[in-house]
Amino acid sequence: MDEITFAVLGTGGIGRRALEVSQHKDALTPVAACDRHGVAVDFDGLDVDELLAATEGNIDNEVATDGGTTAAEGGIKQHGEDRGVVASSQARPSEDSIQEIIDHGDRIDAVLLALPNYEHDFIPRTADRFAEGGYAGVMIDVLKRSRVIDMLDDRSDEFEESGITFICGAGATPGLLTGAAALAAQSFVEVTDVDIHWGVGLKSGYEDNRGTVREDIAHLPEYDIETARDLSEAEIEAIIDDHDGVIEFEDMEHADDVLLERAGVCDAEDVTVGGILDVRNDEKPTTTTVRVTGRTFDGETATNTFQLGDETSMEANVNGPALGYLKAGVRRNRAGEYGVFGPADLMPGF
Ligand SMILES: NC(=O)c1ccc[n+]([C@@H]2O[C@H](COP(=O)([O-])OP(=O)(O)OC[C@H]3O[C@@H](n4cnc5c(N)ncnc54)[C@H](O)[C@@H]3O)[C@@H](O)[C@H]2O)c1
Repeated sequence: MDEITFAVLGTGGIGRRALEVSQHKDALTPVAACDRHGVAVDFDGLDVDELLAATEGNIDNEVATDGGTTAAEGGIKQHGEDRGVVASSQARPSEDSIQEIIDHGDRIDAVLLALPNYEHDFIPRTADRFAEGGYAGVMIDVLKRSRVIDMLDDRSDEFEESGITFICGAGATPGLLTGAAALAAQSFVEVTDVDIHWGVGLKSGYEDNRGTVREDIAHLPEYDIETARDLSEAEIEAIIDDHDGVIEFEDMEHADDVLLERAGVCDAEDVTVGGILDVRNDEKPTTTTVRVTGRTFDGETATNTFQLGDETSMEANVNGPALGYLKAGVRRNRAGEYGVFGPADLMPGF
């Protein structure tokens, strides 16, 4: 495959690791990366080691999107004077780092959106900005919420006209596990039930992934993204203490459901997603498992099961698939296929 230039929007817990994992994939050259306060652009390829070293313990994950900062404090693990990507010698401060990347869009094959989801329409609005800015390439996100998929689908015509191939929900869940479910479903002529149950142990990764933990708390019945966004760090610590560091989630609004439905695998209501997050141990509290139950053409009922190795980290399971799907998206884009695709659309179909 020809070389692919790509940008990462959001160098928080996920985006930093995406840059690192890209070093292990063929033909990927990171040329731009930004967070809320800075941007680095180099078409010879970013020096990922320098950027990671400069942002180690220095992530800019202020609780904000483009709608301003919330009541909660942020800037976790700040060591130096410069917070986030501006601490890198390759970066400079920016009032609107996303616009700077849009302005270089003609030289960028793919854009990975590792942005927060504190406002449901933040990622769709960011996509609008790329389309309006004349971008024609791949955009890929790792968002979790089902309702955002519809917002992206509503933009399908706009993306097709612009020459954008948008891959949505392409992290771990949704993403890797959605694709696995679509593959496991191929044994069946009718899929009756998809059950996704994940386990994440986040002790050493906790500081870097506070953004994800906050968004996960929004999935607890007593919270939503607005209330979770406004929690102070102390309130989050108190919630974690109340759960003795182990938080269980049931019936999560994860987009695996709509992504499997739009790929014709099963009805969204037949998909359930739950999981266990342990922020005090690195060992997974449970093995991440996808169970797909269905009926075969010759009348048998069975469950196909897919499991992740317990040693694989959340960062590995989000970023490996995200970059793999990014490359699949570039193949589609170069073949002239535009619009909105989910991870299950890029697997064998029905
Ligand atoms: N699908 C999955 O399996 C999966 C797993 C984990 C995380 N996620 C998702 O990944 C996303 C990122 O998570 P994270 O832990 O890296 O969050 P984070 O808070 O650590 O990082 C977000 C980054 O976005 C940047 N940002 C925010 N607003 C911006 C703006 N207007 N312009 C430029 N940059 C901006 C921040 O500065 C920060 O660098 C979240 O939405 C999370 O839900 C998905």
